[in-house]
Amino acid sequence: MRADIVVLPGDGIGPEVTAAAVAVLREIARCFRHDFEFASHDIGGAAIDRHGDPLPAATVGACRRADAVLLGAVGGPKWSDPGAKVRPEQGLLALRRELGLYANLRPVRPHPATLGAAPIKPHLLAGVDLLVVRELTGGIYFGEKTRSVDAASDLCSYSTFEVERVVRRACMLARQRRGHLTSVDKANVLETSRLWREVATRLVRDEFPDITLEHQLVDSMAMHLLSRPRAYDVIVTENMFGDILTDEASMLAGSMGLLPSASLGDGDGGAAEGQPGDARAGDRSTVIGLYEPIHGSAPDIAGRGIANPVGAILSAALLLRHSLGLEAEALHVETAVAATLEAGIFSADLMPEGRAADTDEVADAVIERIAAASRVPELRD
Ligand SMILES: NC(=O)C1=CN([C@@H]2O[C@H](COP(=O)(O)OP(=O)(O)OC[C@H]3O[C@@H](n4cnc5c(N)ncnc54)[C@H](O)[C@@H]3O)[C@@H](O)[C@H]2O)C=CC1
Ligand SMILES: CC(C)CC(=O)C(=O)O
Ligand SMILES: [Mg+2]
Repeated sequence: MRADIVVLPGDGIGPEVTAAAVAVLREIARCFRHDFEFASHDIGGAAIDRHGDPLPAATVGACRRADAVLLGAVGGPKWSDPGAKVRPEQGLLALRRELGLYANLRPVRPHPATLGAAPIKPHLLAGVDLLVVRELTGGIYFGEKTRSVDAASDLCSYSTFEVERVVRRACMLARQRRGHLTSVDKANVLETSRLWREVATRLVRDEFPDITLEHQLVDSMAMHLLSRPRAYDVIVTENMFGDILTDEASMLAGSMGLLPSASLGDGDGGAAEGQPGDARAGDRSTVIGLYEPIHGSAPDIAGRGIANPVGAILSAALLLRHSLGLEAEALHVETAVAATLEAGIFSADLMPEGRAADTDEVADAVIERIAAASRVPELRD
């Protein structure tokens, strides 16, 4: 297969972890005889420095023409002056909106080898396998902002349409998993949450009677996520709640550096397998996807070559699956990451003491395992 992949390294550890993920994709291309072309473009602080704009038009144009987009992270202290006219994060928000990427899939599946790095008791973590579907192009991150000398406001609004499409997507994903959906809101206080709850209830009743739906308030959800994480299958929630809950959920896995994400619009691989809109059904003309680890630019460790590249590498696996329809190749990447962790090859975030592997060593270990597995004929089929 031939595919054009746009790479947006961004800021801080973004370039370090995307380089690792691209190296893994190159190995997949070599082993499976694909032709992946990579083109890097500016976003975030790097784009402000070069173009005075966190999302140059050339970057948007390249993303629109690409088969998929791989992103590192944006932001950092250099661009964080509260009085700054433009901020790196605006570039990422605008790109998600421009590409219509309303569903952000954040799978959380702690690996047995990294349970020791998590601050939660291991017996609570065994068997955890959840998927957070975060609404990504609405809510308070996109509402009108006002600011005077001594007051400020951020508007949070959601339309029925915005809630329906992301809950529908979450239901389709739940159907391919254990059929359980938890919708998270703050309906005891917020009007947007009351709309969210109403729409989710109606949609599941009318379109997905096979899905078990429960509602959970976001504050107690934050607690239950740590005390009984195994109870959850698919969790769907609005933009800011999903942002916060998934950083919290990274502690189930052991590090912020471990979790990947896929941001999808309509017409991508989120449909049921083999149905129109499923990338695996060959319907690639409308596939849109942006893949990034859930973490930020980690300025505290940037430039030292020690960032954990696993979240970015697993994001590349999601890219293979959702945008390119290459399920076997995606599984190869995921299996190689699991084998690397099983071999105890940990970056410093997972191993505060002793000799940790650096970013490149983790990536090389994954690449070696992909190469070894792809030499076994039956695994190639
Ligand atoms: N998608 C994006 O581009 C995001 C950007 N940001 C931006 O990143 C900047 C820093 O934000 P923070 O709140 O510090 O969050 P962060 O996610 O960058 O870092 C939080 C903590 O996790 C650690 N960490 C994160 N990724 C890691 C990795 N791959 N390996 C090892 N350790 C890792 C960091 O060293 C830090 O101690 C801000 O400018 C923020 O706006 C934050 C979140 C998402
Ligand atoms: C715009 C980003 C900085 C928001 C964020 O933290 C995320 O998407 O995880
Ligand atoms: Mg975040």
